[in-house]
Formats: sequence, C-alpha cells, structure tokens
Amino acid sequence: MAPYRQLEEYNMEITNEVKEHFANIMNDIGEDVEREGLIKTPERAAKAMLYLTQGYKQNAEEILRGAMFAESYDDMVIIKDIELYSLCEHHMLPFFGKAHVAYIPNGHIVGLSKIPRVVDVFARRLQVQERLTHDILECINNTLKPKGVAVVIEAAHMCMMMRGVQKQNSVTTTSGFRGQFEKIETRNEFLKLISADLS
Ligand SMILES: Nc1nc2c(ncn2[C@@H]2O[C@H](COP(=O)(O)OP(=O)(O)OP(=O)(O)O)[C@@H](O)[C@H]2O)c(=O)[nH]1
Ligand SMILES: [Zn+2]
Repeated sequence: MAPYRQLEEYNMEITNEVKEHFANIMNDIGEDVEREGLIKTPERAAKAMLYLTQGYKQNAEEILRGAMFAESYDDMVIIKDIELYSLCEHHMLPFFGKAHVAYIPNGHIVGLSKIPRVVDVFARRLQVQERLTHDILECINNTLKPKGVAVVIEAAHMCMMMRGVQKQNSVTTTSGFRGQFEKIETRNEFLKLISADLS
C-alpha cells in the first residue's frame, strides 16, 4: 500500500466501536439518537474522526524516500501556503491554517507534492501546533538530509474561537529552522519570500 494512501476503506470493527462511542456522547448531551436526522450520524462522525486521524497509519519518511531524486540544484526550494487542518490534542477541536516549508537541497530534491503530503500525515493526528511544526521539520531533516530546512505554521484554533477565551481573530505562528536557516540572512530571505505576494 502506498504510504500516503487516503482512507477509503474503513476497518468495520473499529468504525463500529467509534460509532457506539459517538451514539453514547449524543445521548449524554440530551439528543434523541433514534430521531430521523440522526440515525446515520454516529457512523458518519466515526468515519469523519477516523479520516481526520488517519495520519497514525501513514509513514511520512517513507513518503519522502519514495520520491527523492539526485540533483545538483542547491538554492532554496519553498512550498508556501499549504492548507492544513488538524485537531488540537487538548479539546479535539480543529485548528487550521497554512504551512510554509523550505529546504536547501544537499544532492537530492524531493517530489514537490510530497511536502504537503508530509504536512497532512502529521496534521491528521491529535496535535499541538508546536509539535506539528517540529514533526514536519525533523522528518524532512532526517530523511532528505538537506543543507537546511524551515517550517512556519500560521493557524487559528477553534478551541480559542468557539469556547474558552473566544478570540476569533488571533492567529498562532510557530516556526522551526535547521542547518543554513539558522543563519539570520537565510532565515530572513525565506521569511521575506513567504510574505511576498507574487500574484
Ligand atoms: N501550546 C499550545 N496550546 C494549545 C494548542 N491548542 C490548544 N492549546 C491550549 O491548551 C490549553 C489547555 O489548557 P487548560 O487550562 O488545561 O484547558 P481549558 O480549561 O480548556 O483552557 P481554556 O481554553 O483557557 O479555557 C489552552 O490554553 C489552549 O488554548 C496548541 O496547539 N499549542
Ligand atoms: Zn484546544
């Protein structure tokens, strides 16, 4: 199976277990689980939850290793504005935003689509934004062994918007830099390029 295969078939045993849990939660919050509009909801919710957490079954390093090509290009490669959707591990509510990833090749480049795939593998788990940032950074650093790698994530957290402090406009930015991006000029060039509007 491809290491990034999307979840199309659901393990029925696990789906049924999760479905039962959702039915119990719905019952506990005061809903009538038997009413027409809700008959299939526990199953839909179970499938949605398994879809959103399928990253546990995927191997990000394998994804990168599967599309590495020897190449002498050694300038910065930036993939910016990668949409991401994850679930915060404290409330299991979504956080979502954009990831910007850059690396400086060291004899190998990687298939461009694999970077967003790596972002998805780690985003589709219960996460905190800081760990998500480092998971992506370390995966690329350990697998591709580039001269440098940088990851910036900007995200809004539903647990801070819909409940809790109820701040609808705050955005959290996290970043990680390795290798040549630890030098201030390289880091600044990357930060300038991801904030540039090229349209
Ligand atoms: N550092 C970090 N914190 C997060 C992330 N997602 C959610 N949180 C925070 O996790 C914290 C959990 O704090 P608790 O005091 O245990 O939970 P709580 O009572 O629900 O907190 P409030 O949200 O302030 O109501 C909150 O401050 C959330 O804002 C994340 O990705 N990174
Ligand atoms: Zn939260």
